[in-house]
Amino acid sequence: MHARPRVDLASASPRRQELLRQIGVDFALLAPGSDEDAEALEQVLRGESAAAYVTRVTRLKLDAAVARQIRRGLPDAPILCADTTVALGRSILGKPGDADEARAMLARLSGRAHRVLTAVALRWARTGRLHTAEVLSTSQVRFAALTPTQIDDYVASGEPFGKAGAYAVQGRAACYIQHLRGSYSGIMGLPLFETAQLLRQAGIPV
Ligand SMILES: Cc1cn([C@H]2C[C@H](O)[C@@H](COP(=O)(O)OP(=O)(O)OP(=O)(O)O)O2)c(=O)[nH]c1=O
Repeated sequence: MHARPRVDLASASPRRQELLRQIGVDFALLAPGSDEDAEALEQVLRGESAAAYVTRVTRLKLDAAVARQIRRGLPDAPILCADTTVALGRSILGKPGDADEARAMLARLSGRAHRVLTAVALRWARTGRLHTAEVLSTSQVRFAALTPTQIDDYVASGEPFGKAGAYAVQGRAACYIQHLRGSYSGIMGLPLFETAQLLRQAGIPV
């Protein structure tokens, strides 16, 4: 019997770590260092669709992670990374920079449906063979109409920060989500059905 290869999870997101643990994948963290410029990586290009954006950023994250694995002298291991973005019509909502931005995002999401896109990519350079694969998960989320007090209270809870679209489905925002269609884990940041498929395709048992 072969030992299961350990996956390098190229992510600083605690949600992604928790989700990967949920499906029993053995992983090590290959999180970006403080010297790596995440903001530059996440710039939206003019006219770029949410799907093109999230896929492109995920590829950039993967490239950066491959370089990091080599730079840190780590053994060759399959690298997994992901990016999540919220799309409201043609607008892309990233992580709010401050409380005003969080309030504005939530006011826009109030009483409407939006999409949450998470792209996942895996790369594994095994002797003589380079395997790269990616997948995109798209879900739809409908928020109830929020009152200004609800928005203020939610922002004051601190939960919107560090989250695309200024909310966490797995947190208090659950009180405001009327309906969702798609992948709950994908909305949280790592679609588990699709991730398991990617891992199996690369020959990693899940
Ligand atoms: C919509 C939504 C997003 N999120 C989170 C998932 C992601 O962590 C975050 C979007 O930011 P990302 O840029 O996708 O990821 P990250 O910077 O947190 O982590 P890394 O790049 O190191 O992997 O928003 C939730 O936790 N719940 C939600 O309901």
